[in-house]
Amino acid sequence: MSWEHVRVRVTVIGVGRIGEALVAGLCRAGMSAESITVIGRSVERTSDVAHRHGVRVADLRNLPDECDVLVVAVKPQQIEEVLTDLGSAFRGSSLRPVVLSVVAGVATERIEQFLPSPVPVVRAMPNTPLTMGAAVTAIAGGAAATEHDLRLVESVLDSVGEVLRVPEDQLDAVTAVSGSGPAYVFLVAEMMIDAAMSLGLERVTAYRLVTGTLAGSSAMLGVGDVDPVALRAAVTSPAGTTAAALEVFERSDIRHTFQRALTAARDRSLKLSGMVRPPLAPAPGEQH
Ligand SMILES: NC(=O)C1=CN([C@@H]2O[C@H](COP(=O)(O)OP(=O)(O)OC[C@H]3O[C@@H](n4cnc5c(N)ncnc54)[C@H](O)[C@@H]3O)[C@@H](O)[C@H]2O)C=CC1
Ligand SMILES: O=C(O)[C@@H]1CCC=N1
Repeated sequence: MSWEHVRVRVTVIGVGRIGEALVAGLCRAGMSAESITVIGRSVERTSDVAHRHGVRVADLRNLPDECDVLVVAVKPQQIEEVLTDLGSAFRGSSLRPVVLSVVAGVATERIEQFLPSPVPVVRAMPNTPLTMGAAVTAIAGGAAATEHDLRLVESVLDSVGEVLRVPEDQLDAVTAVSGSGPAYVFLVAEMMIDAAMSLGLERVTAYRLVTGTLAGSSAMLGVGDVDPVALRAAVTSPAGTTAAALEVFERSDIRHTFQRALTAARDRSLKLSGMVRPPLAPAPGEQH
């Protein structure tokens, strides 16, 4: 997506790690800084982010007049407070952007309960390579989200990486795979650097060898439809050095460890949804 001739106004509520990564990625993709507004809790942090990227600042009681996509990027434990304020702000204005939540574990249905109907809600799970325009993001629309809303969201996320649609009940698994995934890769980098140093390499040499290897290998994986098993086989000479290392990995039950780790991440995402209490508004017929 080229932002040269298209104007989509994006507001990001919560400019922590993923919120700022999105702002950085959008600016890098050529979206005009004037189209981006940030809303944060800490005045200092928010103005730092705004200053770094040249974007605008607003607050929840004073939403920008124009906004097409309103991104919610706060922690699951913080979303209830934000949605309660957002619900009040929407009730007092005619603003009806698509609400795009990147919050792990919180269902669109839950989010919709805080907002006046029918606000379109889309849930997304991006990852931090957003910053480099190299994210992979899965999205799922809520009950009021139309094809047009999904395309609008896709146009924004497309400019900072790859986007795919999944059924919403798969988003917890997606979180375990690609949302948290960069951390697994960085852990591998950390462990390889430590192991390289234990073999006598200087830290700076170990760092360059490991980061270069991971970046080069990731670039090979990024070339369309490649098979990681075939790529691995091409490095593994019979009875050679790679085979010696891979035997150690297999004996340590690394596949099962990955299975358990991703299951734990998926289960945590499922559990996080329970952290949002029911909405404050009473159900129809209920007493105040
Ligand atoms: N960090 C990551 O790699 C990813 C995170 N996510 C999701 O993104 C969300 C944010 O995660 P992080 O950026 O890592 O957390 P973070 O803690 O770095 O950022 C959250 C930000 O929200 C702000 N905030 C809290 N309450 C607020 C309020 N009432 N109004 C405005 N701002 C408020 C905080 O001050 C903080 O700057 C989480 O729900 C997480 O599940 C999703 C994909 C990847
Ligand atoms: O660790 C977390 O809960 C968030 C969601 C995916 C990546 N970071």
